[in-house]
Amino acid sequence: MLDSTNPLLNPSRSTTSSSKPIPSSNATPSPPTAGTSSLSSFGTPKSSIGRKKPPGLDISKSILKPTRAAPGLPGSSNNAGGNDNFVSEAARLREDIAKLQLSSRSTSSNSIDSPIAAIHSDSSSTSASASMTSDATSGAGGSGSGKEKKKKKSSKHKEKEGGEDLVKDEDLDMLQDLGAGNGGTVTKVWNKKRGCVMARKLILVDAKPSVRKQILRELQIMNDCASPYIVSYYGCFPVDVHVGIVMEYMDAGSLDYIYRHNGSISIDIVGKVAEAVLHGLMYLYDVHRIIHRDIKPSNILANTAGEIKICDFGVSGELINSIANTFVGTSTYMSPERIQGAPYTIKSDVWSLGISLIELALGRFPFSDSPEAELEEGPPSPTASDYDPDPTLPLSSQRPKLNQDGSVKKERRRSKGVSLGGGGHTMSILDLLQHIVNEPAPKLASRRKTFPEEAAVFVEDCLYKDPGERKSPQELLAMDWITNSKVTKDDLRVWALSTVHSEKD
Ligand SMILES: Nc1ncnc2c1ncn2[C@@H]1O[C@H](COP(=O)(O)OP(=O)(O)OP(=O)(O)O)[C@@H](O)[C@H]1O
Repeated sequence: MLDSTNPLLNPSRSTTSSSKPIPSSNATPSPPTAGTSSLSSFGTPKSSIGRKKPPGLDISKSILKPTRAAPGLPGSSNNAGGNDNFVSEAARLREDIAKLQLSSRSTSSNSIDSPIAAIHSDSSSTSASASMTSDATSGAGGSGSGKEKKKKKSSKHKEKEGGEDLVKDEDLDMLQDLGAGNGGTVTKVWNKKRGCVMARKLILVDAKPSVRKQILRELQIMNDCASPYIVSYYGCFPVDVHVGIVMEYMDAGSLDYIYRHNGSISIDIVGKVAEAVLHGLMYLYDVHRIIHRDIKPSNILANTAGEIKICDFGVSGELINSIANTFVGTSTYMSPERIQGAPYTIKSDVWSLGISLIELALGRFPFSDSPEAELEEGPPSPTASDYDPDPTLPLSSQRPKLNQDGSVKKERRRSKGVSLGGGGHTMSILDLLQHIVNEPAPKLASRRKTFPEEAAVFVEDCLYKDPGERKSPQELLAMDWITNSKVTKDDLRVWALSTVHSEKD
């Protein structure tokens, strides 16, 4: 039974609209000029902010109502101290962030080839942000003298660079909306100073003193990360009551965007996704002692250099929880033990990875009530099996819609996932959470596709209900599906390019 008092099952959450990213088809864009005219060189500037994600994939986007309003807005309940109080706290946060002065990273992609190398690189990285307060140091286990060293290094770095490398909001020209999630909006930007494209995420923070330190700590961790499997962060700055976080732009976009626009992802590529995510998780855990807590396709990004990286880890704790109007963390990628209120462990991330891998390979969310909506290459042939519920699905399935000639209508939209809109084929979020806890885990199986046994076993090992039985990232990386992969970086490049150039809608 689920614990009804579990805050995860009674979240305060806005019905914030959310949308999908619109990756540019330009892998190496030429410098635009500021303003609207600059948009043309980056493809059609479609605004994606208004487009909603389908319901059911994330509880936050569905039925749950906020219990608090955005600070400073009418009806705000967390402004108990009054607006003045909030303003002064926001001002303090601004000050702190300004002090933090997160240093920009190199604008080129990380060329480190292994997580081990990344770790070394990280330890030798020069971080101007180390000059911030000591409570903002990462959990990487640095000693006091280590901090001192870092401080020295950072000021040396600053001297050398003369503070020139700090990314500032005024250096950025807005190019295109990439999407909006619960945490904020993401925009593709042109960094005039550096002459390159970046992504800027704007997050509205509720700067209560109790969370300010934690926010700074998380920003620090983001800045300290250096791994080829983690999206690089270039800096942050206060923008009114927002925090602007500038990061590496991933030109193929997020994996959920890719599969929705290009169909399900080939299982061989999915294997490389698994490998990259596991390396990223291990890096975060081994080096920074943090757990991602929000692994899902929209937080896994690809680029046409053939890289796959995870993002949004640092904003998975207090920073996100402090975002006005939102409740974060309850999603349908959540592991059974988390739903039941157990603390996060790295195994919770492994569960979320397993669910995400099935989603990418099938082209639909595994708990979808509409298995026929799998986004596959080419129209499926109308066989008897098309009319049966998918064996991997616990839910009763809607029968597919037919064209006049009797063929199955190909869905080009994302699968509805768990439909929350009422009707005969819907399941409430609470039912779904109950289901995740009480029913067998989904499997990598489809009536329409055959997957390699190695892949199916790998996913099964990610999705043991008991976290004790579930494999660790290290164990998973040693499994046949990963070690026998023949997919090269070039293959990944070709694949990413094909997704950018051959969107089907
Ligand atoms: N560095 C980036 N490069 C390119 N696109 C990005 C980048 N970061 C985010 N995006 C796009 O912007 C979209 C919105 O990102 P955001 O992190 O705000 O929300 P989300 O991950 O989709 O949802 P949630 O808030 O529930 O985690 C993503 O789906 C992704 O496609």
